[in-house]
Amino acid sequence: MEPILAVQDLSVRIAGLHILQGVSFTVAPTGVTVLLGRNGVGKTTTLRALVGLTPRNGEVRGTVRMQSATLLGQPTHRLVRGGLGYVPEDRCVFAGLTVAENLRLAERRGSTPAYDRVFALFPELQRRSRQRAGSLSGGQQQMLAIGRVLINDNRLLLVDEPTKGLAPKVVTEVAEVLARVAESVPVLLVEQNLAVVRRLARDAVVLAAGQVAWTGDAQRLLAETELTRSLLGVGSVEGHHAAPGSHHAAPGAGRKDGH
Ligand SMILES: Nc1ncnc2c1ncn2[C@@H]1O[C@H](COP(=O)(O)OP(=O)(O)OP(=O)(O)O)[C@@H](O)[C@H]1O
Repeated sequence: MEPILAVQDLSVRIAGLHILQGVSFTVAPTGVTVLLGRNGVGKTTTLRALVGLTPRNGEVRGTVRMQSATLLGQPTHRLVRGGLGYVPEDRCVFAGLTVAENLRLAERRGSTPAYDRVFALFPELQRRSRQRAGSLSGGQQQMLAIGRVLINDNRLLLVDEPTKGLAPKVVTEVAEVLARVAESVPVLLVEQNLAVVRRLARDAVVLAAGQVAWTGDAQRLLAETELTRSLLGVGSVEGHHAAPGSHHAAPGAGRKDGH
């Protein structure tokens, strides 16, 4: 299957710092690909570069293709119109506006807004359409942030740490919603919660020191306690232990570049 996204030799420099140094990976045309790595390794910087939101004092090099389109160098509004949906880490809802107004502002001119799709996924948003977004809970705001992107048709969604700071029950709800979303649109997901990664991800890309340290099957990565620990600095997911005597991913299933 042709990837939906191909990132080749992506480098980002901000304020003289080399944050990404030749990052290459692909995103499958279906399901969830998770972008992992320790804090500060450049996951958000990667998503922001893909969607044209590197700060003005930054410099981006490399090639990024979404099917036949070249992304780097294009303005964000054009990328979004071309079907690249982005749910940023800080949720970015307009606190002073109602839920309905937030959704209306997200509508893209020239395309029919998919309120049915959004309200089927998030009935809560329909019930609360007159409520000011600033008075929603963190989980509801996250649902609204995702809903704002899903009001339009997308070819690929970039979602940055959607479960950050949410209560465990809400984390599960957000994960369930993303699983349903990913049935129809491929997702590149930054996520630190490994239980969520286990629930959602098929493929994994791990960044370390501004480069790709490992790519392969996300479930195999999580099953390898030592590998997970060495790449991410954390142990295995609770209740999910590597089989006794298991080894690093078989050749071809994953790649570890000596980090
Ligand atoms: N605008 C900026 N100016 C200077 N440094 C920046 C800027 N944006 C990011 N950085 C630096 O780039 C590095 C990568 O940051 P980034 O937010 O991409 O990491 P991350 O992997 O998403 O981290 P986290 O998991 O903590 O969210 C960090 O050291 C950060 O301080």
